Amino acid sequence: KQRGARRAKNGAQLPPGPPGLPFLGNLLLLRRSPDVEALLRRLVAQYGPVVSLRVGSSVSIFIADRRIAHAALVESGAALADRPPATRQLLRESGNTISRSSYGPVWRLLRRNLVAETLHPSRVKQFAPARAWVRRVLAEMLGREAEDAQARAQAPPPVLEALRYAMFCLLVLMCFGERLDEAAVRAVAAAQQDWLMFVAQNTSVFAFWPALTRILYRGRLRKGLAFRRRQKELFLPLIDARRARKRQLRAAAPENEKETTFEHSYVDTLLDIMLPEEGERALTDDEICNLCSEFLTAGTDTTATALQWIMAELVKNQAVQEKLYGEIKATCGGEQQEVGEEDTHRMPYLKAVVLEGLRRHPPAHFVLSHKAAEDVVAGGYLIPKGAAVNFTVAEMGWDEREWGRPKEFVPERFLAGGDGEGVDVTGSREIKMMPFGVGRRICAGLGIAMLHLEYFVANLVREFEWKEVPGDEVDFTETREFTTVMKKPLRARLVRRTTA
Ligand code: HEM
Repeated sequence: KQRGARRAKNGAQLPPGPPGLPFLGNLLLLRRSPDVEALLRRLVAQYGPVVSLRVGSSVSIFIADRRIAHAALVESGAALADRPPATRQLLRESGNTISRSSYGPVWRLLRRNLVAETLHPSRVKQFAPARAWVRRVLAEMLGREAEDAQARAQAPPPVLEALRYAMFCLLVLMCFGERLDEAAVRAVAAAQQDWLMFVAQNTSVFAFWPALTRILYRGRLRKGLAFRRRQKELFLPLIDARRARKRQLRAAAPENEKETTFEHSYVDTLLDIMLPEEGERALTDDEICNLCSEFLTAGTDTTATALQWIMAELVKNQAVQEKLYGEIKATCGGEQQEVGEEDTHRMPYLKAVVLEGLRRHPPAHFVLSHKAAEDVVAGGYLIPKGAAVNFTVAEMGWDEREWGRPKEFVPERFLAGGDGEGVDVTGSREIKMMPFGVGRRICAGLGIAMLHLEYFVANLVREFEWKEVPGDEVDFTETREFTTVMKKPLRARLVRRTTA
């Protein structure tokens, strides 16, 4: 059934969706359905691949078809590249970041800065010693946990904690250019977690009529601001240290620099930015903190989640793990310290394993909400200016019309002759899977995320045999946290490989 009075000039109408109540729209339906994904599956089965939901005067549109997604995100240029105000405003204190900025010059400047200055391949190479350090830290941590478990004849702890910690160490180093000790990294991680939980749990509270809710919920706000202050207390000395170093560098190379200090950091680039506002101005400390917070969040949980899923599949599919180990041995031999970035370029099976992990278990089942900056017609439907638009990322990777046995983990599908051969994750030609989104708002960290996944998967398999814990079978049930994670976190029996 078609709803809504609006039509595009060519007659296209709003996508169909469930009937709603006057004023409330589909609010009650959404309230009754905490699992948005299951709700959407039902709606798509009933109404087709483009569905609209209404709450009050705002329209949310979900697109579940890869061709229509391509038309909306790529063929329509920048028309859907904006972000809805709800995600931009959260709280005044979380400020303007790349992911929250509306489409325009500030977003372009901030995004270009991250992509071209910190995540550019030449910079990424400079961080090779950082990756190697984190690889060692992670291997030691996992090795110690495995030995402890064996000595006590107990099940090993879940691996996710170690993976999260490792990714956090790496991102902190890239962000602040400093190799912090474990206590300092854990303090930053805890502050970050508290603040994020607060934002996630309170976004809807403070997005709605902020002037009023800030008074009604002032106790809650005070608690949240204390988390924010703690985060800033930890970030600011690290930012100031880079500022001081920059000043010294202008005079001469700093003497007696600490061994733990790196030449480049994301903060360095943020200190150089001039915003095209009020003439031109530098970023404030608050804004730098927000961008650092975004950098740490965007790159930690997503990558650790993907790593956990991939390692779980390797535990379950021993033949895949052995084939991958075979490729690692053939590429790197027994003498090399690690599988380096250069080696990963010569490892098609490793790349296939990572792609299959992202197809089968994308960490984000939806992208961040997009907003239509103008009326767009996609798949014959009108996406009206101002509508929030999202895409069923996971379902696209599981589409039976595109993928044979889509729920199975078969990396070979990405090799010659497979249904995923030559797949382009950026989706610029066509979309077959979109774990990083597609179009202007595609993940700004795609390149480094793929490198981190390939590097850590390869080195973790090179170092250990990953086996199932007897009596504790791998369970692939999902649950949604910040990302979609394993409901029963992976525990694995790790056996050090003798040839490593
Ligand atoms: C496996 C790891 C990762 C996955 C699966 C992932 C996925 C995504 C997705 C789905 C989006 C939203 C795209 C959209 O709204 O259309 C996104 C945005 C973003 N990601 Fe990632 N990401 C990963 C790692 C990273 C890393 C390592 C960084 C940076 C260090 C990063 C930085 C960003 C930023 C800045 C945005 C916002 C882009 C914008 O709004 O212009 N991500 N990512």
